[in-house]
Amino acid sequence: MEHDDKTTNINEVTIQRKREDPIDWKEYFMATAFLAAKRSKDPSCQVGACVVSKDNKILGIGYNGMPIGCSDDEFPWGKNTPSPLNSKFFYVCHAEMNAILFRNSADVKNCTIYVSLFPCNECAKIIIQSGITEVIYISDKNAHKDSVIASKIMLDAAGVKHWSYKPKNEKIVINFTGEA
Ligand SMILES: Nc1ccn([C@H]2C[C@H](O)[C@@H](COP(=O)(O)O)O2)c(=O)n1
Ligand SMILES: [Zn+2]
Repeated sequence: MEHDDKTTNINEVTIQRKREDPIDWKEYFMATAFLAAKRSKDPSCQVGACVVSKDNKILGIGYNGMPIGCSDDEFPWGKNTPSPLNSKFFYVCHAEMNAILFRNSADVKNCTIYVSLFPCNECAKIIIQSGITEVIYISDKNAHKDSVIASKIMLDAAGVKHWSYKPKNEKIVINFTGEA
């Protein structure tokens, strides 16, 4: 009986084997965080986060945006304005906060959070208090900022692991026609 690299022979029956090149779990969860970031209305920085359990279930997804009831069209998206009341910073909810608050499970203890950008100090507190024990991130572009230095001090003190994910693929293309 002939067989090729896609089929195999068991008990004289030819069966098709599985695909060998699907994206792996980490790529999948990080890509989910990046996809969520695409929902952000922030003109200068879009961040996404995805909370995942030890058994690879997605428990929460979030992106940075205005709080419920605070209109995206009325609240400010600028920065460096004369009054901080006219900048986004007092108002915007960070991706990590939204992913944790809007989780679909009571408990996120011992979970991992995938984030496109390293969490700030405020999000580090929420991560720690929620029981998440691992942060996997792509960008650490704000590493020089006190908010990120404080974040790392707290995550380290609380024993929350954090490490930078180096994607295998620079891009994952989604084709809505369903063709590979
Ligand atoms: N880990 C992070 C870091 C930042 N954000 C949000 C908060 C703002 O909407 C934006 C940062 O704005 P920038 O100072 O770069 O103009 O990103 C977040 O959700 N999670
Ligand atoms: Zn934050």
